[in-house]
Amino acid sequence: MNSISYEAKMGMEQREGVTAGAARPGDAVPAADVSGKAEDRRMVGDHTHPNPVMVCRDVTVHYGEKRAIHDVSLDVGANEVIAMIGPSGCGKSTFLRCLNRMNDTIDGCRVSGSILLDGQDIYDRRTDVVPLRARVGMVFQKPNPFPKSIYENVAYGPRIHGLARSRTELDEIVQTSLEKAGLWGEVKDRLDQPGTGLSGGQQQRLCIARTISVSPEVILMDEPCSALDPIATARIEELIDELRGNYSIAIVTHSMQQAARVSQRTAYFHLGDLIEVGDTADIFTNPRHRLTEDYITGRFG
Ligand SMILES: Nc1ncnc2c1ncn2[C@@H]1O[C@H](COP(=O)(O)OP(=O)(O)OP(=O)(O)O)[C@@H](O)[C@H]1O
Repeated sequence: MNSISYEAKMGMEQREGVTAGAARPGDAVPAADVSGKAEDRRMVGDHTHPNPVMVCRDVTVHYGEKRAIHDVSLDVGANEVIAMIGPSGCGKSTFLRCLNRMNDTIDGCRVSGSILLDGQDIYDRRTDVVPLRARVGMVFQKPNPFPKSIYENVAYGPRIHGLARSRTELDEIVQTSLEKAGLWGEVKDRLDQPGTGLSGGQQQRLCIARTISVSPEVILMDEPCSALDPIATARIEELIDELRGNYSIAIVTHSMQQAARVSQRTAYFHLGDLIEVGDTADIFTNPRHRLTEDYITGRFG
């Protein structure tokens, strides 16, 4: 581990940089039943990525006395879409929110472990969360445009981060961001109209344009399609695939079909533990853990 963990900085116990008990590449599958599926709570699969943008190790989150996630280690790779799936309450959103310190806004929430972005500890005391949240942007379940014009929704971030030296440069950023979000053609003649006047799917693409406008490296998506109809969902899924060319994307979804369609890797969470991580096709066709199999076959969750 090439940085001091946040937990260590907090004067707590320093631990190894790899999840205790986590299987490493090539490890035998732990305690298995007759079908060969792992059954205990140790993680199976490879949590690392050969070209990581974010490296998370031993991430544990408490809300007050309640532990929501436990010793989660996972990389987010360059130009990949990684999906996080699991039953309600398993800690997917909690983990996602750790990646841009969104949990800092929740009273009583404590995060330990280490999370590096391009090798830098995002929980370092010197880290300013405003630029961090531009580098690791977030798209929420419910589209949440500002009560401002379409133009201003996208221009706001570049303006406060000082990314444009002139109105012409700002116009260019707004146009490019709307183009990348697949919305330019639909809104270019009404940029001065309220963002809240767009359809739900358009509003979500506007929120994606807003995220893109400050040049993030990673985009976090927390059930971005759950409020959308199937056509708007399909449009966002196409967009996620296009965006992968320029960004890393971590998506929480309740839809296994969506995870299978949009992601290259999938991480399965259960009761706060990361149980299995691997290539999406393998997870859905040949899960190695009994809990993963039970979830994807609909036996619970
Ligand atoms: N702000 C909070 N305060 C206290 N407990 C919380 C808070 N947010 C989440 N939790 C608890 O932490 C655990 C993990 O919640 P989280 O929302 O991360 O799960 P999830 O897998 O994303 O669930 P869902 O699929 O229902 O959104 C749950 O037991 C939840 O009740």
